[in-house]
Amino acid sequence: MQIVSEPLVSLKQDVDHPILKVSNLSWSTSSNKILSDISFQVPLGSFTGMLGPNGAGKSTLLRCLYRYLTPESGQVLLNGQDISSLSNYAFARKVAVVLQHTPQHFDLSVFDVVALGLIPHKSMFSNNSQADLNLIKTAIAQVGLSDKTGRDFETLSGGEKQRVMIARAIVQRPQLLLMDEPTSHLDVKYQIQIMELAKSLGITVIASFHDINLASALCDQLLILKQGRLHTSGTPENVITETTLTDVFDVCSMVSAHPQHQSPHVTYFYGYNSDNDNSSDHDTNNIEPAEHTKDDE
Ligand SMILES: Nc1ncnc2c1ncn2[C@@H]1O[C@H](COP(=O)(O)OP(=O)(O)OP(=O)(O)O)[C@@H](O)[C@H]1O
Repeated sequence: MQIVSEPLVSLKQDVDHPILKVSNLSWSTSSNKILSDISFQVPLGSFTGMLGPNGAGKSTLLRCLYRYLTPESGQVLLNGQDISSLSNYAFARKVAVVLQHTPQHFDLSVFDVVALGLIPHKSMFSNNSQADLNLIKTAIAQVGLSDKTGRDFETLSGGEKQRVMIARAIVQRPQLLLMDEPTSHLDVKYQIQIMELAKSLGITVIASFHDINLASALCDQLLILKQGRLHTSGTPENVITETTLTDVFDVCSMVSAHPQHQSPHVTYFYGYNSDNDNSSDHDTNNIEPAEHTKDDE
């Protein structure tokens, strides 16, 4: 693993030029509205984090962005072009996806799986050039798996597989990298290093997170989803507040500045009681640490 010497890489982002513009996006199943009227923009070169409790709609929104799902209404523009108008080939040259669960790649080595990232850039049956081989080897080294280059992909641990998928995305050289909970199988060292690596690639990244502190440390902007709606968006400083955390995640917390980089850092309180556990319409003032519940007063 190449350790990033500066722990928090800051990319030059171009706020005047959104690479992605999502307008009034909604998606429903036959019986339920899952995403409602979501609009946001993603500046070129930025790292955007998607946060929200279980079932908030993060994966569904990402699925609409990588065209696994078709929005029932609304529009997704990539560089000003509606993504629905792009051919599969053109879309794969622009957008790479790393998912929470790795697909099965029977009988393929780590090298072979990473090499799949070249497919959108090559004509059928063309062989890998020396430059291609170098790109693949460099990407494998970047995710710390050089010693496993020849290993059967299926014999890797969940975290190692996840790192292979990130190497494949590096080789794909996309303009936009979409990551759905990419750190879910990673130990804490690789959670930090893989996300820092993603941030250092020089491409626009949108990633969903459950670790609010990791998202706060790394992201330029955050989208906070609740019940299929965009509850709040903005810089970590603007959106990670005790009120938002209570309102969206139903937790009691204290937000302070991280000692290293001053981004908001959340400390959670344990043993809290919520008077509205079964209510979807939470009153943020009714959540307090257990030792100070209203019943004690
Ligand atoms: N195809 C589907 N059919 C029925 N319900 C669906 C479908 N896809 C998503 N949902 C529902 O939509 C809601 C949002 O799901 P989604 O996976 O997007 O949430 P999430 O924010 O990614 O959650 P988590 O943090 O648990 O991964 C959930 O209630 C889920 O059950």
